[in-house]
Amino acid sequence: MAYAAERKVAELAVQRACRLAVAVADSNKNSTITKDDSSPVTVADFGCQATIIAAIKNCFSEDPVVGEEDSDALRSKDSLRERVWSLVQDAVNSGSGETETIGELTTSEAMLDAIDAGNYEGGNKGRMWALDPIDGTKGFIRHGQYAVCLALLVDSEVVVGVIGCPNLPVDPSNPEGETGVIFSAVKGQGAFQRALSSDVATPISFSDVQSTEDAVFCESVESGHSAHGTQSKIAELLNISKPSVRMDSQAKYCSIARGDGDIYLRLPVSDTYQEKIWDHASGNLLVSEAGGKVTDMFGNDLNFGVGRTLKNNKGVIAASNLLHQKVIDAVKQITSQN
Ligand SMILES: Nc1ncnc2c1ncn2[C@@H]1O[C@H](COP(=O)(O)O)[C@@H](OP(=O)(O)O)[C@H]1O
Ligand SMILES: [Mg+2]
Ligand SMILES: [Mg+2]
Ligand SMILES: [Mg+2]
Repeated sequence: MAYAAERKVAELAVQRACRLAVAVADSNKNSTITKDDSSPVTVADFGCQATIIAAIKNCFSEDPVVGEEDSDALRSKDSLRERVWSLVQDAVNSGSGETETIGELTTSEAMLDAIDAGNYEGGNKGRMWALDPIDGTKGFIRHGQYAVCLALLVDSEVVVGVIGCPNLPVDPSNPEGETGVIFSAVKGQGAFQRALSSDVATPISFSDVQSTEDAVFCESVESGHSAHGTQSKIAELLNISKPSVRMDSQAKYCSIARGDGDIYLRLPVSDTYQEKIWDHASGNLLVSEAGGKVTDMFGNDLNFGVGRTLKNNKGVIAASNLLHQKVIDAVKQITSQN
């Protein structure tokens, strides 16, 4: 099967990173710092980026990586670096059998170099990985939803997408039951989920909701990340009566891809913000392999080949193939009134 090795490595790397994130969440010591753009980053974001890039470099040494974080804060603060290094060692040592495939990290200097190897500028030629070590950092901090997201792109097309969601229920019909799910998709091979605790993956697909009236609408928790006011007008126009589900991270893509919701809307709140490729690459493939469609707010495909951002696109709309055009039409109608 095409990309079997890449999928295996991506799943093992994401699984190891999920253990690290869960350890940080359980310790209640997030050690959050604020980046230049005022967004938060935690020791878990750094640790996950280090472990995942080290795995990629061990297995596919030539592949470039577009990763969200850099190591500047760790290089200038010894205590922060030591904390992340200890988390990375614990995550590596607590795995069973992973090291044979994805290797390990031997020094804290190697850890810093791995984080900084995520500095690729992107582009539309050849292979590259897009990595969001913790997507939904704000959700992670408040013990809500977050996701560890890794995608392989070839000539700017996503061919492998893996998303680990430690706080998502394995069975959506039993929200109080076991949590921790890993989603994966390979281009042309379908979309799957399995419990983080299990080796058995099952296929997932969109719900067969035929009409927007019966649809469930997903959006960000953060009102600064998408335009809640405009989105509620669109929901009204589509006769959606169920309350919208607000959730941090690419767990939204995962939820709709397994029929737990139906429509993900992310309309821009500012004219200047450019969506980042690592916030959408994995979810994009998961949705299309599960029977759905992702475009920008105008119905154009997302262009992952123009750098670290989706600078040629505005907003994101994801829905089943059946509902997608109806959502595009409603977005057009409402946004042309504004
Ligand atoms: N003004 C803005 N508009 C849209 N997305 C934004 C934004 N500011 C930050 N983000 C992105 O929103 C992501 C979280 O999305 P969501 O709201 O769906 O959970 C963040 O990912 P990180 O948490 O990885 O930084 C960040 O990249
Ligand atoms: Mg961030
Ligand atoms: Mg993100
Ligand atoms: Mg992130």
